[in-house]
Amino acid sequence: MTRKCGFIAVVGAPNAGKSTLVNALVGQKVAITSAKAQTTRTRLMGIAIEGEAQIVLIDTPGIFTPARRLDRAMVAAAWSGAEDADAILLTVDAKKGIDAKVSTILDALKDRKEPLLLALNKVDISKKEPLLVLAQQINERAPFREIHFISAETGDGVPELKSALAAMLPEGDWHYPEDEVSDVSERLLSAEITREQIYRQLHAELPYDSTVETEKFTSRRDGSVEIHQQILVARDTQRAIVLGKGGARIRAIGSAAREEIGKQLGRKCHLFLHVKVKADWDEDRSVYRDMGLDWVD
Ligand SMILES: Nc1nc2c(ncn2[C@@H]2O[C@H](COP(=O)(O)OP(=O)(O)OP(=O)(O)O)[C@@H](O)[C@H]2O)c(=O)[nH]1
Repeated sequence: MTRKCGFIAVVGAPNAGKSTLVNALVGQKVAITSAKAQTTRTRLMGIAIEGEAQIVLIDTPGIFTPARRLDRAMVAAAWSGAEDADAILLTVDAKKGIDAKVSTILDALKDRKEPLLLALNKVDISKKEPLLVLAQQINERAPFREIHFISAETGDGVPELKSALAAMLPEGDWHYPEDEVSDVSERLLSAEITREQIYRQLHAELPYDSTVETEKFTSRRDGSVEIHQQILVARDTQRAIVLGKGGARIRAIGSAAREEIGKQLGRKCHLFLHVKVKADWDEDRSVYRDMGLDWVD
């Protein structure tokens, strides 16, 4: 059988259940469900396999209700994350229906060229009849190719959605080797967790000017994992901020990230962090690969 591979951009209002759905599609916990910094970077959420198809699920962050012109421009920039996607999957909390946030997203979706899929989520806590009305109302706002009624929490409707996503992908080689799928996810997830800690602990001082690169990711015989990550910053002053007084900040970042990575991977984690100044890190191909991004010439 011919192999297929492609990208699905997962969009939706906060709390719609995007991360829960990605975890259900992938079949393991890969997406970070906690609050995340608003950044226009495309983020790999997870890789799902359906028969011969490899479904790469990507996050399209930065979708919020834009009031000012500047905010609207930011939202437009965030949408560029979906530019290379083979399809866009909108997740809507069926219990909430079309609120202001969903309405904004629908306006942004209606003229897009990619095929649209709708997942009406949380059917386990929604009444049946209003669901059909809601599906119809949403479809009047943007042309959805398919509508799926699902519960990301119970798994209801998820297998059907998964095969619908697979059917939309183009033929082609897999982007990630089969046996490395979970490793790739774990590598990326671990780097994301550290990046999240950097944002969380240094938010005001280090806005989006850093990235985390994985240098080494190996399993030890005792089942634990050893991870070496490099935090790349653009300037010396930023390096000093990440390190903190006497290295206090980097230790705090490391210990919080280590705990979270251990919890997410379900095994003990040995985490080693290095901070490196690299003025042009955003021009480096390997950094992009490490963030799960495609290099764009
Ligand atoms: N009852 C029910 N709850 C769900 C379902 N899917 C997600 N939830 C809950 O809804 C909440 C939000 O889910 P998330 O997956 O974190 O939502 P998200 O869209 O990724 O949220 P952000 O990260 O804020 O964008 C969590 O408390 C989930 O447990 C579902 O199908 N049924």
